Amino acid sequence: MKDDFLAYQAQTTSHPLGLQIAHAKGSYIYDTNGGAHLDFVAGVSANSLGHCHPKVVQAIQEQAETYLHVMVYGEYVLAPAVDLCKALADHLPPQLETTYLVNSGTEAMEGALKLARRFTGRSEIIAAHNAYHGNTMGSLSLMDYEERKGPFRPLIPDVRHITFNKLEELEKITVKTAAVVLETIQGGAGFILPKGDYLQKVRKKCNEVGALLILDEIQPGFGRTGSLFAFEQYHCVPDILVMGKGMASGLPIGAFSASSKMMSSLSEQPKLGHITTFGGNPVIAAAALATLKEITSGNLIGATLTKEKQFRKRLKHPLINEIRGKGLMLALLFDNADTANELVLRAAANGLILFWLLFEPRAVRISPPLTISAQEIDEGCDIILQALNEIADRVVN
Ligand SMILES: Cc1ncc(COP(=O)(O)O)c(C=O)c1O
Repeated sequence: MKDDFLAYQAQTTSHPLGLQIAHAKGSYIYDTNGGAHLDFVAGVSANSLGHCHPKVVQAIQEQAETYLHVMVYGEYVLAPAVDLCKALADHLPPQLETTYLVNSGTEAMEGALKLARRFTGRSEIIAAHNAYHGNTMGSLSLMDYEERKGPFRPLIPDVRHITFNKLEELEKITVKTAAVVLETIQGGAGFILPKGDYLQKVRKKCNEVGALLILDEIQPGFGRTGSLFAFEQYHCVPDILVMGKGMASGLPIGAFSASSKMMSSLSEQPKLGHITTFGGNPVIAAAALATLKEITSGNLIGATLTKEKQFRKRLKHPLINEIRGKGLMLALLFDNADTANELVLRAAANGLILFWLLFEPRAVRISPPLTISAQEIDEGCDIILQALNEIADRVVN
């Protein structure tokens, strides 16, 4: 039975790294053989405060001893969820004052899509080529990779695509458009930043035609790129903000925020326009609140830019063509996928966890916990440079 299960797990990823995890703390994951692995991936940006951050663990423990789950369709006031939503509102612009808590990023995107349709009465959604918004039917419909979508058709209709950063294509946004959905910084596509005032131009076009702008900050959100949310740096406030991943430092959560006027359209007749049993779960909300307080109280957010500089300074190697991204959402770009693959595997063998990007096979992701130290960055960079030297030697010989 155990072996069958392991075989099944391995089948679900094309690159099983084969680690059996014993425990994890801070920036390290420990295997069952006692090996320590420096984590430059942070559960694909989910462990924002590293593994088992004491404040997060304490919040979970305290809430777990108080109550776990009661009723959640608005019957009772659940303080952890209310406190979390209030704290988020304190950090968000007034247009995003109301937050709906769900269980994952893709579920938050589903809620955002439903909200956009309900509020505008329109059905067309415009998404970007190479975008990733999750794997449930609505989120999958936004993707433009036929090989990934085809087997699951029919998906939701009226989805059209634009190329991220191409101003000419904004004319596809019309009075038929319910919403434009973009990642503020494209993740799976290779950590592509918005150019110049691109997002502001999208915002303007949406305003002109009455379409909503949904920004997916599931990856860059919660302090990873030098501000609590990346949209702040691009001076473009969305109508609906979609969050997840790093929000609860490693526990399953998602959320979408909008104005209370817009959000209330979800509870117009017929009522219960969007419901979830576990969304707003007290234990997870307590972990998210502890995470938000920790991220926003010290200098963790500002430090991401100092840490980015350290990575850029250290990671100079002839095989690295480019370092893309911002803060602690960085991607190393190589000439080919073989180099990227080999780097991930060689680094893993030497105690450093790196990972691939979904739609850019030539890239390797670096998205460590925000709490990573300068010494840990140096340690990981040494392993990367050593692995790249070995790869370069092998190629030459
Ligand atoms: C930008 C973006 N949107 C949505 C998702 C989906 O989130 P989840 O896996 O929590 O459903 C992800 C996950 O990788 C993501 O990176």
